[in-house]
Amino acid sequence: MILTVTLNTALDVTYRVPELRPHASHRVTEVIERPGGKGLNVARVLAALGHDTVVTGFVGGVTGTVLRQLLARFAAAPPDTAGAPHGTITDALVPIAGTTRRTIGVVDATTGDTTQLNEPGPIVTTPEWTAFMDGYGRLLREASAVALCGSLPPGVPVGTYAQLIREAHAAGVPTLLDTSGEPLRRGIAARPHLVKPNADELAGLTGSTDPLRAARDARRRGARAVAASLGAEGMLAVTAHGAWRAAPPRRLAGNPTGAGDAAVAGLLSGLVEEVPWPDRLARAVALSAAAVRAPVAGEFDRTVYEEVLARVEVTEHPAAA
Ligand SMILES: O=P(O)(O)OC[C@H]1O[C@](O)(CO)[C@@H](O)[C@H]1O
Repeated sequence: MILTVTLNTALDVTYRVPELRPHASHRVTEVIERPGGKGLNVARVLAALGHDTVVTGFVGGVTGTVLRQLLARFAAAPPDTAGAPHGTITDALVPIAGTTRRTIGVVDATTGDTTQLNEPGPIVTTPEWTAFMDGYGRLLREASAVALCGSLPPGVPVGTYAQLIREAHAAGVPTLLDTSGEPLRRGIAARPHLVKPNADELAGLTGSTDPLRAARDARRRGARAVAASLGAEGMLAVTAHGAWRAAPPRRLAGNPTGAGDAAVAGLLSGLVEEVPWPDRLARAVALSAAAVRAPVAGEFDRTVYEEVLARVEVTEHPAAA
């Protein structure tokens, strides 16, 4: 199975409003709730691709209960699989006394733009952390890969992902890290197999706005491979075996929330299936584009995925880092 870690899970709420205006009062025309936080979205996409997944992290309070109920529902009947075989999603979330946060996406129906509001998340106590680490160690024994995704709840040390990466190394499990800021910087120094920053996160980490230069710098800092998302321009991968850029055939309009999570699912599935890097990157770009065409994070449009996958253009950079 593939393990995804979401320390700061979230009840994802998507509101649709006719037009989003500052200082105005809005009538919401549609409300969609999903079990969220990046690792849960990654797991839902992986399951739709046929992979068995286990999700862990923390969950608590009323929102945590709703999140778990939704997760069970989507695990039983995932959308967008259209008769395709789908993998299992096993809930190994650790209960806490605090309350799981909400993340609110407001979609402006006029422009199609999404405004995201992410709550900080609950406090995690020392006994709760110990329970998580015990479970993490056990889950690693069954995992073919682990994804460490999203922000940290308040008070959780910034070196936490580095610690989880070292544990996975000790268990012989490859790691993918998708976070930002100081947790990303510390995590990279622990030598994850792959990091998936976006261009802004890479620039924040390295000080360079040139994604190729920044990705090479991130490798020098410890990441064994870097797959950077470049928005509508696709993705860039810099690995020990070469560097590639993959671009979708056209710019797709829609809700970009969760596009990065779909890309992570594509990269992880490619890793465990040992797909060559150019095809792995093409899969990530196609899933990312197909996620933009889905109304909420954690889902993708299968027809768009197949159409884009057939037409992604992958080019190799002349010199590997
Ligand atoms: O942990 P954060 O960085 O706050 O990200 C969480 C959020 O990101 C998303 O996963 C989109 O990538 C949302 O579903 C939301 O839960």
